[in-house]
Amino acid sequence: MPLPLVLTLGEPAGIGPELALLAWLQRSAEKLPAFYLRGDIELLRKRAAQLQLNVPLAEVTPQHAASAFPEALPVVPIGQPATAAAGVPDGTSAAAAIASIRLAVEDVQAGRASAVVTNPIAKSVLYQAGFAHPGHTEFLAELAASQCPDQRAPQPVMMLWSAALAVVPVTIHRPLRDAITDLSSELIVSTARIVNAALRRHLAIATPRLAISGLNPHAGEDGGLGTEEQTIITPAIEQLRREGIDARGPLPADTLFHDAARRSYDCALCMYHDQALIPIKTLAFDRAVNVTLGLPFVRTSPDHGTAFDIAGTGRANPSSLIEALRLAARMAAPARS
Ligand SMILES: NC(=O)C1=CN([C@@H]2O[C@H](COP(=O)(O)OP(=O)(O)OC[C@H]3O[C@@H](n4cnc5c(N)ncnc54)[C@H](O)[C@@H]3O)[C@@H](O)[C@H]2O)C=CC1
Ligand SMILES: NCC(=O)COP(=O)(O)O
Repeated sequence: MPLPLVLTLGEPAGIGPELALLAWLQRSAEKLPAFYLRGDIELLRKRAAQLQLNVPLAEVTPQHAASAFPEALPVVPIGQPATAAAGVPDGTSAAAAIASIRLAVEDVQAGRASAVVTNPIAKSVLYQAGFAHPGHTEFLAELAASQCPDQRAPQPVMMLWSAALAVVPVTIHRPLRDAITDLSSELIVSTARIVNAALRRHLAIATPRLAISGLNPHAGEDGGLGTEEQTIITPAIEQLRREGIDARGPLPADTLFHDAARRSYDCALCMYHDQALIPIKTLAFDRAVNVTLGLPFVRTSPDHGTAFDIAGTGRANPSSLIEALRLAARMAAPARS
Protein backbone atom coordinates (compact mmCIF):
# COMPACT_ATOMS: atom_id res chain seq x y z
CA MET A 1 0.00 0.00 0.00
CA PRO A 2 1.52 3.40 -0.93
CA LEU A 3 2.51 5.67 1.93
CA PRO A 4 -0.21 8.14 2.92
CA LEU A 5 0.16 11.91 2.91
CA VAL A 6 0.23 13.67 6.28
CA LEU A 7 -2.04 16.71 6.59
CA THR A 8 -1.42 19.21 9.38
CA LEU A 9 -4.12 20.67 11.60
CA GLY A 10 -3.32 24.30 10.78
CA GLU A 11 -4.91 26.99 12.95
CA PRO A 12 -7.54 25.10 14.98
CA ALA A 13 -9.93 28.07 14.84
CA GLY A 14 -9.55 28.43 11.08
CA ILE A 15 -11.14 26.48 8.24
CA GLY A 16 -8.40 23.81 8.14
CA PRO A 17 -10.19 21.23 10.31
CA GLU A 18 -13.41 21.44 8.29
CA LEU A 19 -11.49 21.34 4.99
CA ALA A 20 -9.96 18.03 6.12
CA LEU A 21 -13.46 16.66 6.81
CA LEU A 22 -14.79 17.94 3.47
CA ALA A 23 -11.83 16.62 1.48
CA TRP A 24 -12.24 13.18 3.08
CA LEU A 25 -15.94 13.16 2.12
CA GLN A 26 -14.88 13.77 -1.49
CA ARG A 27 -12.14 11.09 -1.46
CA SER A 28 -13.90 8.76 -3.92
CA ALA A 29 -15.42 11.35 -6.24
CA GLU A 30 -12.06 13.15 -6.47
CA LYS A 31 -9.97 9.94 -6.41
CA LEU A 32 -7.83 11.38 -3.64
CA PRO A 33 -4.65 9.76 -2.37
CA ALA A 34 -4.87 8.46 1.20
CA PHE A 35 -4.07 11.04 3.87
CA TYR A 36 -4.22 11.35 7.63
CA LEU A 37 -4.55 14.38 9.83
CA ARG A 38 -2.02 15.14 12.56
CA GLY A 39 -4.31 16.72 15.14
CA ASP A 40 -6.70 16.51 18.06
CA ILE A 41 -9.55 14.09 17.32
CA GLU A 42 -11.89 15.87 19.78
CA LEU A 43 -11.61 19.12 17.84
CA LEU A 44 -12.48 17.27 14.63
CA ARG A 45 -15.44 15.60 16.33
CA LYS A 46 -16.81 18.96 17.50
CA ARG A 47 -16.32 20.65 14.12
CA ALA A 48 -18.00 17.74 12.29
CA ALA A 49 -20.97 17.94 14.69
CA GLN A 50 -21.19 21.73 14.33
CA LEU A 51 -21.33 21.41 10.54
CA GLN A 52 -23.46 18.26 10.57
CA LEU A 53 -20.87 16.41 8.54
CA ASN A 54 -21.14 12.66 8.80
CA VAL A 55 -17.43 11.79 8.94
CA PRO A 56 -16.31 8.74 10.93
CA LEU A 57 -12.97 9.42 12.62
CA ALA A 58 -10.36 6.80 13.49
CA GLU A 59 -7.51 7.49 15.88
CA VAL A 60 -4.63 5.48 14.42
CA THR A 61 -0.86 5.31 14.10
CA PRO A 62 0.64 6.50 10.79
CA GLN A 63 1.31 2.85 9.93
CA HIS A 64 -2.44 2.10 9.98
CA ALA A 65 -3.61 5.33 8.34
CA ALA A 66 -3.71 4.18 4.72
CA SER A 67 -5.76 1.06 5.51
CA ALA A 68 -8.18 3.08 7.69
CA PHE A 69 -8.67 5.83 5.07
CA PRO A 70 -11.43 4.24 2.93
CA GLU A 71 -13.76 3.92 5.95
CA ALA A 72 -12.81 6.83 8.23
CA LEU A 73 -10.72 9.99 8.37
CA PRO A 74 -7.53 8.78 10.08
CA VAL A 75 -6.30 11.08 12.86
CA VAL A 76 -2.87 10.64 14.44
CA PRO A 77 -2.62 12.40 17.82
CA ILE A 78 -0.25 15.28 18.52
CA GLY A 79 -0.24 15.01 22.32
CA GLN A 80 -1.66 18.51 22.52
CA PRO A 81 -5.29 19.55 22.94
CA ALA A 82 -6.82 22.06 20.54
CA THR A 83 -9.88 23.67 22.07
CA ALA A 84 -10.41 26.76 19.88
CA ALA A 85 -13.92 27.42 18.60
CA ALA A 86 -14.30 28.15 14.90
CA GLY A 87 -13.29 31.75 14.23
CA VAL A 88 -11.90 32.32 17.72
CA PRO A 89 -8.26 31.30 18.30
CA ASP A 90 -7.46 30.53 21.94
CA GLY A 91 -4.40 29.78 24.07
CA THR A 92 -4.03 26.27 22.62
CA SER A 93 -3.98 27.42 19.00
CA ALA A 94 -0.29 28.14 18.48
CA ALA A 95 1.02 25.15 20.44
CA ALA A 96 -1.28 22.71 18.63
CA ALA A 97 -0.57 24.17 15.20
CA ILE A 98 3.21 24.07 15.74
CA ALA A 99 3.17 20.55 17.23
CA SER A 100 1.22 19.30 14.23
CA ILE A 101 3.75 20.74 11.76
CA ARG A 102 6.74 19.36 13.69
CA LEU A 103 5.22 15.87 13.93
CA ALA A 104 4.15 15.83 10.30
CA VAL A 105 7.72 16.59 9.24
CA GLU A 106 9.02 13.88 11.57
CA ASP A 107 6.61 11.43 9.94
CA VAL A 108 7.94 12.18 6.48
CA GLN A 109 11.56 12.14 7.61
CA ALA A 110 11.00 8.74 9.26
CA GLY A 111 9.36 7.29 6.14
CA ARG A 112 5.88 7.04 7.68
CA ALA A 113 4.30 9.48 5.20
CA SER A 114 5.15 10.40 1.62
CA ALA A 115 4.73 14.20 1.80
CA VAL A 116 3.49 17.00 4.06
CA VAL A 117 0.35 18.96 3.19
CA THR A 118 -0.23 21.90 5.51
CA ASN A 119 -3.49 23.53 6.49
CA PRO A 120 -3.31 27.32 6.94
CA ILE A 121 -1.90 28.86 10.10
CA ALA A 122 -2.67 32.36 11.36
CA LYS A 123 0.77 33.88 11.36
CA SER A 124 -0.13 36.69 13.75
CA VAL A 125 -1.49 34.17 16.31
CA LEU A 126 1.78 32.24 16.14
CA TYR A 127 3.91 35.40 16.35
CA GLN A 128 2.09 36.45 19.53
CA ALA A 129 3.02 33.07 21.02
CA GLY A 130 6.70 33.63 20.20
CA PHE A 131 6.93 31.70 16.91
CA ALA A 132 10.14 33.02 15.38
CA HIS A 133 9.57 32.09 11.72
CA PRO A 134 7.68 34.23 9.20
CA GLY A 135 5.62 31.27 7.95
CA HIS A 136 5.61 27.55 7.20
CA THR A 137 8.07 28.01 4.34
CA GLU A 138 10.90 29.22 6.56
CA PHE A 139 9.98 26.94 9.51
CA LEU A 140 10.00 23.86 7.29
CA ALA A 141 13.49 24.75 6.04
CA GLU A 142 14.70 24.81 9.67
CA LEU A 143 13.04 21.46 10.35
CA ALA A 144 14.68 20.05 7.21
CA ALA A 145 18.19 21.02 8.33
CA SER A 146 18.81 17.68 10.05
CA GLN A 147 18.54 15.94 6.66
CA CYS A 148 20.88 18.37 4.89
CA PRO A 149 24.66 18.56 4.46
CA ASP A 150 26.33 20.24 7.50
CA GLN A 151 22.88 20.30 9.17
CA ARG A 152 22.29 23.66 7.49
CA ALA A 153 18.79 24.82 6.61
CA PRO A 154 18.30 24.73 2.83
CA GLN A 155 17.04 27.78 0.90
CA PRO A 156 13.25 27.34 0.74
CA VAL A 157 11.51 28.64 -2.36
CA MET A 158 7.79 29.47 -2.40
CA MET A 159 6.00 28.54 -5.61
CA LEU A 160 2.28 28.99 -6.19
CA TRP A 161 1.19 26.64 -8.91
CA SER A 162 -1.97 26.26 -10.97
CA ALA A 163 -2.81 25.16 -14.49
CA ALA A 164 -3.28 28.84 -15.41
CA LEU A 165 -0.08 30.24 -13.90
CA ALA A 166 2.90 29.39 -11.70
CA VAL A 167 4.70 32.11 -9.75
CA VAL A 168 7.62 32.39 -7.35
CA PRO A 169 8.31 35.40 -5.12
CA VAL A 170 12.11 35.70 -4.90
CA THR A 171 11.83 37.50 -1.57
CA ILE A 172 9.14 35.87 0.54
CA HIS A 173 7.63 37.10 3.81
CA ARG A 174 9.43 40.42 4.08
CA PRO A 175 8.22 43.94 4.71
CA LEU A 176 8.31 45.67 1.33
CA ARG A 177 11.21 47.97 2.25
CA ASP A 178 13.31 45.00 3.35
CA ALA A 179 12.35 42.96 0.29
CA ILE A 180 13.92 45.63 -1.90
CA THR A 181 17.12 45.82 0.11
CA ASP A 182 17.32 42.01 0.33
CA LEU A 183 17.17 41.61 -3.43
CA SER A 184 20.47 40.45 -4.94
CA SER A 185 21.70 38.76 -8.09
CA GLU A 186 22.79 35.79 -5.94
CA LEU A 187 19.29 35.38 -4.49
CA ILE A 188 17.66 35.51 -7.93
CA VAL A 189 20.17 33.00 -9.34
CA SER A 190 19.87 30.53 -6.44
CA THR A 191 16.07 30.76 -6.51
CA ALA A 192 15.90 30.22 -10.28
CA ARG A 193 18.21 27.19 -10.07
CA ILE A 194 15.90 25.58 -7.49
CA VAL A 195 12.80 26.34 -9.57
CA ASN A 196 14.42 25.03 -12.76
CA ALA A 197 15.46 21.77 -11.09
CA ALA A 198 12.07 21.26 -9.43
CA LEU A 199 10.04 21.88 -12.59
CA ARG A 200 12.18 19.35 -14.43
CA ARG A 201 12.13 16.72 -11.69
CA HIS A 202 8.64 16.99 -10.28
CA LEU A 203 6.52 18.45 -13.07
CA ALA A 204 8.21 16.83 -16.07
CA ILE A 205 8.97 20.10 -17.86
CA ALA A 206 12.11 19.25 -19.81
CA THR A 207 13.35 22.83 -20.33
CA PRO A 208 11.48 25.20 -18.04
CA ARG A 209 10.96 28.72 -19.40
CA LEU A 210 11.43 31.19 -16.57
CA ALA A 211 10.13 34.75 -16.94
CA ILE A 212 11.94 37.11 -14.56
CA SER A 213 10.03 40.23 -13.62
CA GLY A 214 11.43 43.67 -13.08
CA LEU A 215 11.11 45.43 -9.76
CA ASN A 216 10.26 48.96 -10.83
CA PRO A 217 7.50 50.37 -13.05
CA HIS A 218 8.15 49.40 -16.71
CA ALA A 219 11.12 47.32 -15.52
CA GLY A 220 12.97 50.53 -14.71
CA GLU A 221 12.55 52.24 -18.12
CA ASP A 222 16.26 51.89 -18.95
CA GLY A 223 17.28 53.24 -15.57
CA GLY A 224 14.97 56.26 -15.62
CA LEU A 225 12.56 54.68 -13.10
CA GLY A 226 14.98 52.68 -10.97
CA THR A 227 18.26 50.88 -11.48
CA GLU A 228 17.79 47.45 -9.84
CA GLU A 229 17.00 45.94 -13.26
CA GLN A 230 20.44 47.00 -14.53
CA THR A 231 22.49 46.34 -11.42
CA ILE A 232 20.84 43.23 -9.97
CA ILE A 233 18.28 41.50 -12.20
CA THR A 234 19.96 41.58 -15.64
CA PRO A 235 23.28 40.24 -14.30
CA ALA A 236 21.36 37.40 -12.64
CA ILE A 237 19.58 36.54 -15.91
CA GLU A 238 22.90 36.60 -17.77
CA GLN A 239 24.38 34.19 -15.23
CA LEU A 240 21.39 31.84 -15.52
CA ARG A 241 21.59 31.85 -19.31
CA ARG A 242 25.32 30.99 -19.12
CA GLU A 243 24.25 27.95 -17.08
CA GLY A 244 21.84 26.88 -19.82
CA ILE A 245 18.68 27.91 -17.95
CA ASP A 246 15.99 29.48 -20.12
CA ALA A 247 15.59 32.73 -18.20
CA ARG A 248 14.25 35.86 -19.85
CA GLY A 249 13.69 39.42 -18.64
CA PRO A 250 13.61 41.67 -16.76
CA LEU A 251 9.98 41.92 -17.87
CA PRO A 252 7.60 44.68 -16.72
CA ALA A 253 5.37 43.08 -14.09
CA ASP A 254 2.24 44.90 -15.23
CA THR A 255 2.21 43.11 -18.59
CA LEU A 256 3.51 39.74 -17.44
CA PHE A 257 0.22 38.07 -16.61
CA HIS A 258 -2.24 38.58 -19.48
CA ASP A 259 -3.30 35.47 -21.44
CA ALA A 260 -0.78 35.61 -24.27
CA ALA A 261 2.09 36.55 -21.96
CA ARG A 262 1.34 33.60 -19.66
CA ARG A 263 1.55 31.16 -22.56
CA SER A 264 5.17 32.21 -23.19
CA TYR A 265 6.64 30.84 -19.91
CA ASP A 266 6.25 28.05 -17.37
CA CYS A 267 6.90 30.07 -14.23
CA ALA A 268 7.22 33.76 -13.41
CA LEU A 269 9.85 34.74 -10.86
CA CYS A 270 8.73 37.94 -9.18
CA MET A 271 10.69 40.19 -6.91
CA TYR A 272 8.36 40.36 -3.92
CA HIS A 273 5.41 38.53 -2.36
CA ASP A 274 2.41 40.49 -3.66
CA GLN A 275 3.86 40.93 -7.16
CA ALA A 276 3.66 37.13 -7.45
CA LEU A 277 0.60 36.26 -5.40
CA ILE A 278 -1.91 38.87 -6.55
CA PRO A 279 -2.06 37.56 -10.13
CA ILE A 280 -2.37 33.89 -9.22
CA LYS A 281 -4.93 34.45 -6.46
CA THR A 282 -6.92 36.57 -8.89
CA LEU A 283 -6.80 33.96 -11.63
CA ALA A 284 -7.05 30.74 -9.65
CA PHE A 285 -7.94 31.33 -5.98
CA ASP A 286 -9.94 28.09 -5.77
CA ARG A 287 -7.37 25.87 -7.39
CA ALA A 288 -3.87 27.22 -6.82
CA VAL A 289 -1.45 25.34 -4.58
CA ASN A 290 1.42 26.66 -2.52
CA VAL A 291 4.49 24.44 -2.86
CA THR A 292 7.79 24.74 -1.02
CA LEU A 293 10.71 23.89 -3.30
CA GLY A 294 14.28 23.27 -2.18
CA LEU A 295 13.41 20.98 0.76
CA PRO A 296 14.46 17.31 0.99
CA PHE A 297 10.74 16.41 1.19
CA VAL A 298 7.59 17.50 -0.61
CA ARG A 299 5.32 20.11 1.01
CA THR A 300 2.18 21.58 -0.48
CA SER A 301 -0.64 23.70 0.93
CA PRO A 302 -3.82 25.40 -0.23
CA ASP A 303 -3.17 28.94 -1.46
CA HIS A 304 -5.55 30.60 0.99
CA GLY A 305 -5.40 31.41 4.68
CA THR A 306 -7.41 30.61 7.80
CA ALA A 307 -10.58 32.44 6.69
CA PHE A 308 -11.73 33.17 10.26
CA ASP A 309 -14.69 35.09 8.84
CA ILE A 310 -16.32 31.89 7.53
CA ALA A 311 -14.84 29.16 9.78
CA GLY A 312 -17.57 26.90 11.13
CA THR A 313 -20.27 28.29 8.80
CA GLY A 314 -20.19 25.59 6.13
CA ARG A 315 -19.06 28.02 3.43
CA ALA A 316 -15.43 26.89 3.15
CA ASN A 317 -14.48 25.46 -0.23
CA PRO A 318 -12.01 22.52 -0.04
CA SER A 319 -10.93 22.65 -3.70
CA SER A 320 -7.54 24.27 -3.12
CA LEU A 321 -6.76 21.71 -0.40
CA ILE A 322 -7.87 18.93 -2.76
CA GLU A 323 -5.48 20.25 -5.41
CA ALA A 324 -2.73 20.43 -2.76
CA LEU A 325 -3.28 16.77 -1.85
CA ARG A 326 -3.17 15.74 -5.50
CA LEU A 327 -0.04 17.74 -6.26
CA ALA A 328 1.75 16.41 -3.17
CA ALA A 329 1.07 12.84 -4.25
CA ARG A 330 2.22 13.60 -7.80
CA MET A 331 5.43 15.28 -6.65
CA ALA A 332 6.23 12.56 -4.11
CA ALA A 333 5.77 9.74 -6.62
CA PRO A 334 9.07 8.20 -7.70
CA ALA A 335 10.34 9.91 -10.87
CA ARG A 336 9.82 7.84 -14.03
CA SER A 337 13.06 7.35 -15.95
N1 LIG B 1 -0.31 28.73 4.13
C1 LIG B 1 -0.74 29.45 5.15
O1 LIG B 1 -0.60 29.05 6.29
C2 LIG B 1 -1.40 30.77 4.91
C3 LIG B 1 -1.87 31.47 6.00
N2 LIG B 1 -2.46 32.68 5.83
C4 LIG B 1 -2.96 33.32 7.06
O2 LIG B 1 -4.37 33.39 7.02
C5 LIG B 1 -4.82 34.47 7.82
C6 LIG B 1 -5.96 35.18 7.13
O3 LIG B 1 -5.48 35.72 5.91
P1 LIG B 1 -6.35 36.50 4.85
O4 LIG B 1 -5.47 37.47 4.19
O5 LIG B 1 -7.61 36.98 5.51
O6 LIG B 1 -6.68 35.45 3.74
P2 LIG B 1 -7.70 34.24 3.67
O7 LIG B 1 -7.28 33.45 2.49
O8 LIG B 1 -7.80 33.54 4.97
O9 LIG B 1 -9.13 34.90 3.39
C7 LIG B 1 -9.36 35.82 2.34
C8 LIG B 1 -10.84 35.75 1.91
O10 LIG B 1 -11.04 34.56 1.17
C9 LIG B 1 -12.02 33.73 1.78
N3 LIG B 1 -11.57 32.35 1.71
C10 LIG B 1 -10.32 31.89 1.98
N4 LIG B 1 -10.26 30.59 1.81
C11 LIG B 1 -11.48 30.17 1.44
C12 LIG B 1 -12.04 28.88 1.13
N5 LIG B 1 -11.31 27.76 1.16
N6 LIG B 1 -13.35 28.83 0.81
C13 LIG B 1 -14.10 29.95 0.76
N7 LIG B 1 -13.62 31.20 1.03
C14 LIG B 1 -12.33 31.29 1.37
C15 LIG B 1 -12.13 34.21 3.23
O11 LIG B 1 -13.39 33.93 3.78
C16 LIG B 1 -11.80 35.68 3.09
O12 LIG B 1 -12.97 36.39 2.77
C17 LIG B 1 -3.59 35.34 8.10
O13 LIG B 1 -3.25 35.18 9.45
C18 LIG B 1 -2.51 34.74 7.23
O14 LIG B 1 -1.26 34.73 7.87
C19 LIG B 1 -2.63 33.26 4.60
C20 LIG B 1 -2.18 32.59 3.49
C21 LIG B 1 -1.55 31.30 3.56
N1 LIG C 1 0.63 34.08 1.10
C1 LIG C 1 1.17 32.79 1.16
C2 LIG C 1 1.61 32.50 2.51
O1 LIG C 1 1.69 33.36 3.34
C3 LIG C 1 1.94 31.10 2.82
O2 LIG C 1 3.02 31.07 3.66
P1 LIG C 1 3.55 29.74 4.31
O3 LIG C 1 2.94 29.66 5.66
O4 LIG C 1 3.19 28.62 3.43
O5 LIG C 1 5.01 29.97 4.39
